[in-house]
Amino acid sequence: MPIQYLTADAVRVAEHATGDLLANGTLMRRASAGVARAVIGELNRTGGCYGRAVGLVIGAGNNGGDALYAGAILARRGVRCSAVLLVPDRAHAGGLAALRAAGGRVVDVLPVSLDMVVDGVLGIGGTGPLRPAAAEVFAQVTAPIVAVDLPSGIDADTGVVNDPSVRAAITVTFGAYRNLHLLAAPRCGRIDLVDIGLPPTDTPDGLFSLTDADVAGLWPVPGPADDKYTQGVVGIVAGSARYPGAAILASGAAVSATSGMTRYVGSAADQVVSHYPEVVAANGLADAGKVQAWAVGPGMGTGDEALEILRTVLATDLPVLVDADGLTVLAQNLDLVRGRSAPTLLTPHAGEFARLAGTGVGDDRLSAVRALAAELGATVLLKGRITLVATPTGRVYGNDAGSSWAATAGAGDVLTGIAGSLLAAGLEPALAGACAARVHALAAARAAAGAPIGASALLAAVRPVIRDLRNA
Ligand SMILES: NC(=O)C1=CN([C@@H]2O[C@H](COP(=O)(O)OP(=O)(O)OC[C@H]3O[C@@H](n4cnc5c(N)ncnc54)[C@H](O)[C@@H]3O)[C@@H](O)[C@H]2O)[C@@H](O)CC1
Ligand SMILES: [K+]
Repeated sequence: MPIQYLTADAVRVAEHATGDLLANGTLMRRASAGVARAVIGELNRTGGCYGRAVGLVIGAGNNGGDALYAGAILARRGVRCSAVLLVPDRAHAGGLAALRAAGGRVVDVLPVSLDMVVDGVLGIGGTGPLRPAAAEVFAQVTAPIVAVDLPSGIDADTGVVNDPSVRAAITVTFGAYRNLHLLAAPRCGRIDLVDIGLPPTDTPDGLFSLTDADVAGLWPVPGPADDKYTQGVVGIVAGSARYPGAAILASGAAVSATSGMTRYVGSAADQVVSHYPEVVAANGLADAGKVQAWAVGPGMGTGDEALEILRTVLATDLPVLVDADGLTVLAQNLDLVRGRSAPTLLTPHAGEFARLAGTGVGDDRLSAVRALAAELGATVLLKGRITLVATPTGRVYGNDAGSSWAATAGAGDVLTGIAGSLLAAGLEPALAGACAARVHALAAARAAAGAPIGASALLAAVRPVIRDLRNA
């Protein structure tokens, strides 16, 4: 099942639906127990709880309440808890009383030597960066930070990382992940999801991520009745005789990602076939043969010939993926995609995105990719460390690559080949893009294993990654 990420409003709706559990403080008690559990786990891992020192940084709302109640649990375990109240008269009264009753103390300045710090400044009620007083406190912190709900200063809905904001080693969240846990994953550290008894939320046009099991389950493999045609033939249009690399990488990725058949169209046919003899190549669209999807664009040039090819493939009723040079051409001819009813997947990086949208991606990548997908009536895959794939209705799949090893020349061509072959196999564009992004990221990390890679190494890791996912 895909993991769902909620907006702050959706979280509040779910909390209110619990009625008494919210009103009588049960939710907060469960949340704070989860925070305390994470801190205790870390303290035990590094020598035990008794006599250790934990700092609490407390804001004006319920986020601070969670932290104060967690501090009370820790204090009862013999942890020395010191709390800085950023807005003393608005600190959560019940939480403060509990902390004091358990032996925790309120201080003006955190002790210098601390084993851990709990960030209870801002949760889903926060907006903008840390204010100066909070920033000053965190500037002195060297101990690992456990963030309550989210690292303060990061926007819950957009994941925008304001400056200054907290960088957490562990983030403990409650009932459901929030958007930022995916969009700003590198700032959250390990994320612990604590069950506090929220009802399930159903927002089809929300933000999701696929699990490895989802990807394995969706990956097309030949069934007993399949032959080389029935699994979906992808047609790759890429590269040129002068620049064959993109053609070779995209075709090779298509060959690796699914069984069946890969066709290639373009002037690098000889080079492609010499690398991958199984590819059926043609020089032009007219003699390409039948395909179930087209993947068009890497290294194809941006001249009249490229425009003619785009016009032809986008006029078919087949699924089409457009990437790289194809996107640059498309940006001048957006009507070619606006009028389409067949599935369309556009795979821009930030620069190509700006060409298509007429404006840069900006900090709020989620809103930007949704807006472009809606405007063009196409699925848009925005590349990056966190790849976002948005449908025209606003459903978004995100994938955190977990590393940036895929930031290498030619890696995009590999993504095109993988996603194109999944489209040909019949996956809807958003799932084709999301599955491809995940396998691509895993292949990059596996190939790199700590050392730089080129796209050929990434491509070579695609099959082992798919095999491991399917065998897990
Ligand atoms: N409602 C509940 O019973 C529950 C709430 N929970 C916790 O409560 C949090 C939400 O609590 P709140 O709605 O009180 O909001 P927060 O605690 O996130 O924020 C509190 C207040 O801080 C102020 N503020 C906003 N931005 C600021 C900034 N940049 N600098 C300084 N102050 C700023 C605002 O006045 C805001 O209302 C969740 O994130 C979660 O940690 C959990 O305990 C689960 C149950
Ligand atoms: K926080």
